[in-house]
Amino acid sequence: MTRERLYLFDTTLRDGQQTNGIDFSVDEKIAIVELLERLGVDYVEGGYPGANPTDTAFFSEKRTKSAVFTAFGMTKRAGRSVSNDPGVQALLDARSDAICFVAKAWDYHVRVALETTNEENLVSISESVEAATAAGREALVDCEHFFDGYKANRDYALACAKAAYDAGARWVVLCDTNGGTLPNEVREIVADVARVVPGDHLGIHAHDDTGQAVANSLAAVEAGCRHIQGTLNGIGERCGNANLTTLIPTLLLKPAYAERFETGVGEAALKDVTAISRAFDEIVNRTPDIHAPYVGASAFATKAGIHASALLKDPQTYEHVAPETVGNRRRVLVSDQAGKSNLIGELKRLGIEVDRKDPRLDTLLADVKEREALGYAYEAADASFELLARRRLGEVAGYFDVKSFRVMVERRFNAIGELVTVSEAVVKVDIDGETRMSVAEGNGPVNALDIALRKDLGKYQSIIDEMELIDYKVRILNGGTDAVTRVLIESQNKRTHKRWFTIGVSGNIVDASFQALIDSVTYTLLKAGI
Ligand SMILES: CC(=O)SCCNC(=O)CCNC(=O)[C@H](O)C(C)(C)COP(=O)(O)OP(=O)(O)OC[C@H]1O[C@@H](n2cnc3c(N)ncnc32)[C@H](O)[C@@H]1OP(=O)(O)O
Ligand SMILES: CC(=O)C(=O)O
Repeated sequence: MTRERLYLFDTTLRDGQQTNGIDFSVDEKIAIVELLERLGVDYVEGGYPGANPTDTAFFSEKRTKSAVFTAFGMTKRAGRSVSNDPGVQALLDARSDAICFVAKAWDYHVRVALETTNEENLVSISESVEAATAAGREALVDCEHFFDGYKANRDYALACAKAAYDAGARWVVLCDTNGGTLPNEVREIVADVARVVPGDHLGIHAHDDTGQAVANSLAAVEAGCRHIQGTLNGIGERCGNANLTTLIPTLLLKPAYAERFETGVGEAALKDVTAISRAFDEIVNRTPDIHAPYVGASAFATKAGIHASALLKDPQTYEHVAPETVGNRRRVLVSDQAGKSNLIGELKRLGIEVDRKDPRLDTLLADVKEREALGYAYEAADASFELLARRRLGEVAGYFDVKSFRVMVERRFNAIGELVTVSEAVVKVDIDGETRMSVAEGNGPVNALDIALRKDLGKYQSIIDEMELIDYKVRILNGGTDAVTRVLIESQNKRTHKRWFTIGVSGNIVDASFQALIDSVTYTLLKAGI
């Protein structure tokens, strides 16, 4: 059976740029275009030339190799000709393959926002599209507020869509601009529009204000749309747009879509989707959403013992698709919800084979549960878990022994009379029977301790110098005077960039931090193969 082609239109660089807190530079846009082309989207909407210097500069040259490079902007203003409209002229000057016009499709907006007549708005749509096609560009029209407009005045919304199509628009895109439409409404309305504009010219642009942007996009496809707009990781105005890193795997892996449709994204690119999603987060300096469908670090993480037990027998028991198909990986977490199967799964990943009947497994499981009851959270601290497990299996050497530490925090006037708070730490460590004492000052007590501990570790010093702390998180587990503090430290190897997490729990925040710190140093030595 031949499959119908679905066209993917990425608006990360345009609608995504309307996300609170996101502001791309030209270089960032260039890097993101590379990611999008790796993925294989059909269209890249690069921004709004004429709206700001960055976007104008970005459109000074064509930026895509294979995707249709698209410029976005308004239809001409009422009462002006196209040649007299600076906005439309900026679009025509842009080095793009296509122009996507945003056009009002709700009579209420025409009256209130544009302050013009319904007829004038139709003229703006037609003449803008005609100007783009006359200039040799592919024209698209984003019918803004289409669904709300349809509900208010069906005939006028349809007239806007038809005006765009009749003027030569390749795609007439139905936008759920305020994001309040539900999938059943999308299905009904798209089916009705498809009587006026053929489905292979219809697109969907869904916002996520009810958490339905992906569902609405799929509903639109079912009802006839063959063009879908979305963004990487679902960024976009307010709650975001349809998330392409969710939509693409769904379209390629779920039989209801995969058997009927094909896209420009191949199997190899699908395997790259997790890496692309995370690389994008790096560019925009966001922490990846670990719970994101398909691409999140927890998308294939199993915590419950009953699940882990079945998963180890056959992964399909608790996975809707295989993690490798989207370049993600299976994780079996170790926590107080775990059974022996979780331990075996995680140990296997660490390269440790232990027989299910090995009594050390029971000891380790009891240890984990006891320590979790005290406040440890091993699912978040992979390195501390590995150390605990290897210690129970007798695989961790006694590299060094901390005999004592002392931290002092003093508020005093410095030499030039300023009031300063100074932290000083002293750490005594035994290595091969020899005691070393280091003293250090730091920004705070934990920083001072870290510097003092790692100042002189004798024969291990060169290895320890490769390690650095990159994040430090504190959580108070219960309030009041008997509060317990949990500290999570993220560290990395400066040379290999490999990262790991360690944990410490104590009634004393400095003590909890020191435990996590010692685990991190010990883990560094373990991984160095010493
Ligand atoms: C639903 C969407 O996401 S649409 C995309 C929205 N994105 C953006 O707005 C980001 C970039 N925008 C901008 O930098 C600026 O708004 C600009 C450069 C486009 C325009 O700036 P200004 O000329 O100062 O206008 P301003 O932003 O205040 O108002 C928008 C104007 O466009 C008009 N307009 C809005 N939509 C359309 C349309 N589809 N067709 C024609 N005119 C339109 C409005 O009526 C308003 O006109 P007015 O100035 O006569 O009142
Ligand atoms: C065009 C657009 O971004 C919208 O209508 O939501």
